Amino acid sequence: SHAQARILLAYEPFTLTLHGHGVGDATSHVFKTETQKLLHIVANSLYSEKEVFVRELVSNAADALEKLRYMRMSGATSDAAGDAPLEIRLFVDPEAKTFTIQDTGVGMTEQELNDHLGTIARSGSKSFIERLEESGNKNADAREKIIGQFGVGFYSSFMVGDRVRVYTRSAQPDAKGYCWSSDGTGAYTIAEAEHVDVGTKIVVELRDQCLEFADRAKIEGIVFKYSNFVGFPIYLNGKKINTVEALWTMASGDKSSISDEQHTEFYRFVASTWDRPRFRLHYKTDAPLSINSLLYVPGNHAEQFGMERMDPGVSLYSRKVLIQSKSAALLPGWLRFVKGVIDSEDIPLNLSREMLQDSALIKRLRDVMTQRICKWLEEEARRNPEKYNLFARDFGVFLKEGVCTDASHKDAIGKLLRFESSALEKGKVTSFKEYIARMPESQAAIYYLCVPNREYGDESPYSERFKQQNIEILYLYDSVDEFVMHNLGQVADKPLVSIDSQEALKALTT
Ligand SMILES: Nc1nc(Cl)c2cnn(Cc3ccc(Br)cc3F)c2n1
Repeated sequence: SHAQARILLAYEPFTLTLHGHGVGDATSHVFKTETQKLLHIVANSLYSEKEVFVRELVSNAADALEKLRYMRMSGATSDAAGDAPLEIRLFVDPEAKTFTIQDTGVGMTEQELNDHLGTIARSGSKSFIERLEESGNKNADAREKIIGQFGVGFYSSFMVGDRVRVYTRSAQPDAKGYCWSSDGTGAYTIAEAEHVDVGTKIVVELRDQCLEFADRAKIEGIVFKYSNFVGFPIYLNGKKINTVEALWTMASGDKSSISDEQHTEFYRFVASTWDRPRFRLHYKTDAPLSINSLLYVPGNHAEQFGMERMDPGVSLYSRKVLIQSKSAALLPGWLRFVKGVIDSEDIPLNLSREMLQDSALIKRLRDVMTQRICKWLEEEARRNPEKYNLFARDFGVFLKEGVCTDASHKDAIGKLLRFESSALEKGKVTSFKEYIARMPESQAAIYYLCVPNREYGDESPYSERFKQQNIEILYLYDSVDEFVMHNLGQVADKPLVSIDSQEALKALTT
């Protein structure tokens, strides 16, 4: 009973045991006002879905493991810090209504436990928090900056927990174990604790309306969705639950250790399909922002059978943690056939869907990726024209949609188009570039004719006269082609002219 516990506590500081740790006298601390406001925002309105608290805690655990891995590699740890395996252990206990995550990472000192709150308040400075509150928490960029701070994510555990305890011991030599405890409202306590391994263990006592997070299958699903590629083994009640390598973080290029089979397996995982990719791009850059992407063009696509419009195929990660699955914000709609992953460290975690749409960072990312994909497809066309021409036949519908909807990239997309021509036999296709290379210097325009098929093209009265004057005509069979030509207007300063137009007929008479 309380009386007995009080009596026992009076005699032996370590009689109170919690979660297997002897917890000593606690000192109480009050959150600074700024911190208070920030924590209230984080615990109540910052995140679109409660389940992301799992991702936040797993990400912090992975960062802590990364730090310890680096310390061990650079010989910065004493053997006192031990050599426990670098791993993340999750435990759910429906009876106790607790969700627990433990990492064997660097852990925190008492100083860090106290400082941490301060740094958040200082970095999430007054103006930020006020601006955030004024804009009713809708200012995307301000939210991004606040969220970016390391560890803010920890406070998301108060979305689902009415009490959170943190048992932690730093990997620094002679560090003691501590127990931090709070209900996330105004204050927290810190006490020394016994039997704390190096690393951090966070025990969330779940609110009555959040007991789903004590369900094994639920947690397994959340980890699979957001944290499947975290670079450390994740165990749930003792069973390993993450499996697939974050392929995009491995070496790329010819020295790459990644086999075609691994790519195909990864492609099938991210594209949730069973075909083989036609093309693959492993693109990394640090400027204008950090990008590590692994993209695939699929073997076939659902829309070719008249199925409904495909979902976007590329997911956004930040340091191997899922930010948004199949995000429509990452690439323009016409590139929805591309499958894969874009990982950028510059994107702070827990961006909600609407924030992704209008964030300046995402707009820049989208532009860089679109340009790079156009360049990639041009390279594939040079590398293997036949294979590329099959792609242009099967995916031309997307490219043409791009010319008509993505004005800032329409010229780059124009280079990717392929058409039949009066100069080539039926079934063969050519590019604008090849057409221009064949035409005489004196020819002022690129001529085309929209017809249902090759036969109509050859028999058209218009084309007869052009062929007599040995002028090549591009034959366009798709209904959208007229709009494509109209949107392109010209290629390499040569106007695109339909041979059944007045302009073309004038050209003939001269
Ligand atoms: N797992 C893990 N490991 C490490 Cl080394 C750190 C450092 N900061 N954080 C976030 C955080 C900050 C304050 C409190 Br109280 C709890 C908390 F999880 C960490 N989480």
